[in-house]
Amino acid sequence: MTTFAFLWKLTRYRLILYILNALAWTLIYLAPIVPGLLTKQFFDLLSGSSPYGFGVGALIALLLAAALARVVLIVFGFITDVQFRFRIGALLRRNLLRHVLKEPGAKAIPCSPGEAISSFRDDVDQVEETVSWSVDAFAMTCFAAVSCFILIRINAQMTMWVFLPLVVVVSIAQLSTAMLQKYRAASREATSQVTGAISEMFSSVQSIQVAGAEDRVIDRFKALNENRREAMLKDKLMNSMLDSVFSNAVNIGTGLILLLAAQSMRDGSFTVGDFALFVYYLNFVTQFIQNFGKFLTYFKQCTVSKGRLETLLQGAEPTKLTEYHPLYLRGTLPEPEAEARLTPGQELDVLEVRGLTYRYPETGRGVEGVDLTLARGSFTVITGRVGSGKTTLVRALLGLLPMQAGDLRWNGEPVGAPGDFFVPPRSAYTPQIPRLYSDTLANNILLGLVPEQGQLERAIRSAVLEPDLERLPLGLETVIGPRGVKLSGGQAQRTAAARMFVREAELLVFDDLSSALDVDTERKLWERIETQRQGAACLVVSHRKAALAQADRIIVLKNGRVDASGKLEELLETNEELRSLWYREE
Ligand SMILES: Nc1ncnc2c1ncn2[C@@H]1O[C@H](COP(=O)(O)OP(=O)(O)OP(=O)(O)O)[C@@H](O)[C@H]1O
Repeated sequence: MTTFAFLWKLTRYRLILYILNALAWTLIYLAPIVPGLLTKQFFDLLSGSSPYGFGVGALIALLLAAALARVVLIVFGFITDVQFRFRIGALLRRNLLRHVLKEPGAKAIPCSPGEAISSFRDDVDQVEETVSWSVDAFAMTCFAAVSCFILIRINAQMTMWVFLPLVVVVSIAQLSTAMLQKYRAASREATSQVTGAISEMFSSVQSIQVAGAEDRVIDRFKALNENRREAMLKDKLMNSMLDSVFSNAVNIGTGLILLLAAQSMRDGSFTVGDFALFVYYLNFVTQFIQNFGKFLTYFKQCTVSKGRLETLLQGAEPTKLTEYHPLYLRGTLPEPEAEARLTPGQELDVLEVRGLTYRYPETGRGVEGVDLTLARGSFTVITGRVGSGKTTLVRALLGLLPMQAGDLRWNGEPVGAPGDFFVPPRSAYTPQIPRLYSDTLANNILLGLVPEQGQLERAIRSAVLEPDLERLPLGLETVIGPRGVKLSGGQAQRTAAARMFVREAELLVFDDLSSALDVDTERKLWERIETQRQGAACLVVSHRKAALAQADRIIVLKNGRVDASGKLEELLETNEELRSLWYREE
């Protein structure tokens, strides 16, 4: 999709608002024509060469009325502009966010969260700005055409002499804004390196002291600052030069008119009013060239921003960005979909996985051709050495990574989109590194779920979290996470487990849940899960004895493939990989 097609599709989302906006701004830009003509009359009247019968008072009143009308138009123009911009920006952000949320969870964005946030903010702003400036570019062209027509009719030669050189000078200055942008980008980069270095220094004070690296760190900081000083100086110098060209262009033009008009004014063919009109329009024509150049620059920047937004789509159709959807800006919001209850027959009977394959494009590692069967009430442990593919297997199964090959069947029925299917109440998952939010413990567990009587308490007990609750200052209402009480690794894991249990799902998937637990707590946890899971199937990634001992079936992974599967006793006899894991722990 070309940038033009992209902008046009966005514009059509709210075409009427865009047309109103374009109308308002065309009138705003055309409005100075009137005071220009009135000023001409005013001076012609004073010098006695006006063919019209207006008095001075009437002209002043008309000038005031024209100014007032322009003010009203500007207010209207800003309202339409803000309303229009906000809607297309909101549509872009909505479409992008929806796409990110639909992508497999572990690969939702192809860059760091900071970069993605900057795209959501700055790239969308850039697109808004470009569409909004297209209105100005059109309106300013209308103004330039009308004013040139009037001036040429007064004195064609003078118009050419004054405006042509001016257009050339200002256009050249405008073109050099490309250079300004280069300097601007360099100065921003240098500034971000300095701030980055400050943040690194603050976060690693201890390492710097331990390594005795104070002097070297300060030297590096000085070098970065020097770099920034140079970049900023170039940026400021270029900026000031351009400013001075633009602000002096009008003065130089006025001087040119004075020089050229002297003779014609003496013989009366060029009136004082004509002079006033030329000077008046000069200002606006200079602004027109400046702003038109700005629009062209924005258009170029918009192409870059569009490219960055498309990168976030990770290969999906670029038209996804501009699809039309309601924004719900007024009135009541639609209710979010409630977590559906499973109807009889949808409950897990058996989940069959055949030939599951996912290899990371970056390393070519992952899992290949994995088969497994999870029956109702079963307890399956996936084990293997570090890097054997255990996490990749559960993530690909749950649709958090895009499966490259394989067949999943829930009670014999093929599973279409695993990412949408393996969610509560069908399935719940505790990742290896749980993510907690700065909120109360209760909200961290519930994540918006409205629990039935006793549901939260049951989940807390299953997760063996109740002894910790007693020690937290406000119990379930204690704020935890980055801005609250910091939980230990084991407490965080059990909070995440409670979050999973409270959803009372049919399939419970644990990725190394017990890795931060002491032996006693871990034993208690498996015991409670066993008594309280009410027929749910468990799929557990672990290499710990307590989990292996509980398993009905163990799947041993080696280099991304199933090395063996079976019961603990038989595997301890037949499988070398499991034996080494089991006895190593001992
Ligand atoms: N994001 C990634 N990009 C590229 N390669 C990856 C990525 N994540 C994991 N891998 C590679 O895929 C292989 C399997 O990794 P995985 O995390 O599934 O192993 P694991 O058995 O769960 O290990 P652990 O016991 O440490 O959790 C490893 O060789 C790893 O280096």
